[in-house]
Amino acid sequence: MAEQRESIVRAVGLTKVFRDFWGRPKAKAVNDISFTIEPGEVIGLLGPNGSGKSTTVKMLLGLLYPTGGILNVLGRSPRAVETKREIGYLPEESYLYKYLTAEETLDFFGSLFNLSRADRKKRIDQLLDMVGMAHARRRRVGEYSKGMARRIGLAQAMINDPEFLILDEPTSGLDPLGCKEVKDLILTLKARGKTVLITSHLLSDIEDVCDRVIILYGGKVRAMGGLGELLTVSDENRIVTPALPQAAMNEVLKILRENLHGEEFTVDHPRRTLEEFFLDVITKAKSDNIETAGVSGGGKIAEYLSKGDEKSAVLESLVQEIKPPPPREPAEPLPEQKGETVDRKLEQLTEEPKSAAPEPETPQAKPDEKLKEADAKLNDILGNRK
Ligand SMILES: Nc1ncnc2c1ncn2[C@@H]1O[C@H](COP(=O)(O)OP(=O)(O)OP(=O)(O)O)[C@@H](O)[C@H]1O
Repeated sequence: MAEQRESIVRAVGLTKVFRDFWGRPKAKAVNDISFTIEPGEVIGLLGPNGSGKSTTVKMLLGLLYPTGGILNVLGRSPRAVETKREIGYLPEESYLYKYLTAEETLDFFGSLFNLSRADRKKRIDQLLDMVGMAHARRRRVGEYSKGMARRIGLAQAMINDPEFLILDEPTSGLDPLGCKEVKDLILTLKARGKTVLITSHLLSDIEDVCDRVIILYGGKVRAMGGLGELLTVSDENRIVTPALPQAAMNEVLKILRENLHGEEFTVDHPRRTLEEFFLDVITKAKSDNIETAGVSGGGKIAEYLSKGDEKSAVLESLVQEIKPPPPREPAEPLPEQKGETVDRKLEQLTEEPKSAAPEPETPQAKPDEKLKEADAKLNDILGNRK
């Protein structure tokens, strides 16, 4: 069926006007927008508060009726029951019944989709393992931290093996490791041919997983396109090389000065993101077997989602994937001169962990005190370890 569909979503001139008690227009929440979402793509819906994202999502879910325009979801009206069966939705706030356990919650949602008892049981086991919540399956949802509830919300959105997933702020309330797992999960779902729409205020999350973005403001589409096309600064160049010896660097600078005729340029060291650095620290701490509570790392991809191909079980290989940076040869200092910025912070950033967290000689070796302290502080800050 999916092969015959041209687009997962087709919106043409979509408009939603909210009216007041007397039927007078109160807010034009969505104003004549047109877009498509193609099968297998991950698309980000962005915009500041009040720009019309939730209203658009509610129309896609068939919860709000458009005032004007055409809206097709999975080739049908968004209000059709068949359409709803093939959509998974993670709301911004996870609306979970606090007296049910995780198992009971997923069993309830599975029964709404008429899954057999045996199928429900199998999927629940796999999903709880996948979102790292198998150990808390018999605890009431009301006792969960925000991040734990978010993980159950994600499992709930996938119980029906949906073709099209709408995830509203999927990483909200998750710690950086949880964010990384959810992003990997989204990429795995994409590799399985699922289509995913994400709304998020965390632009770095969107950038990590989305193929395309739609940016709304005042109910109108202000920008739309592939991230490569929108973000590449095509009239500038960046060359990244291993650290060059001073003589070679002087030659490069000479060539640049000759060719740029007085225009300013920048030479610096590349910088890792804080997320990469953080994940390195936690991965090292994990390899030291430091105890933690709350959620465990996500398990392997649920079998019914993975279709038997375990090679791309990204969650499973999360820890192995995050490799520490290769040891750097001591680079000769770059010459300080006009137009050349040497980013010393990078060196501090990459060199500190070497002294703060030396590689353990054996897996049982005691972790460095500083690393322990940092881990304890992070647990305090993240606040979702129970
Ligand atoms: N039920 C409603 N009745 C009247 N106006 C509404 C209603 N729902 C939304 N609006 C208005 O429509 C506009 C768009 O709201 P919407 O909730 O879609 O924005 P949003 O982009 O999702 O914002 P946020 O990021 O804060 O969730 C806002 O001006 C809002 O006040």
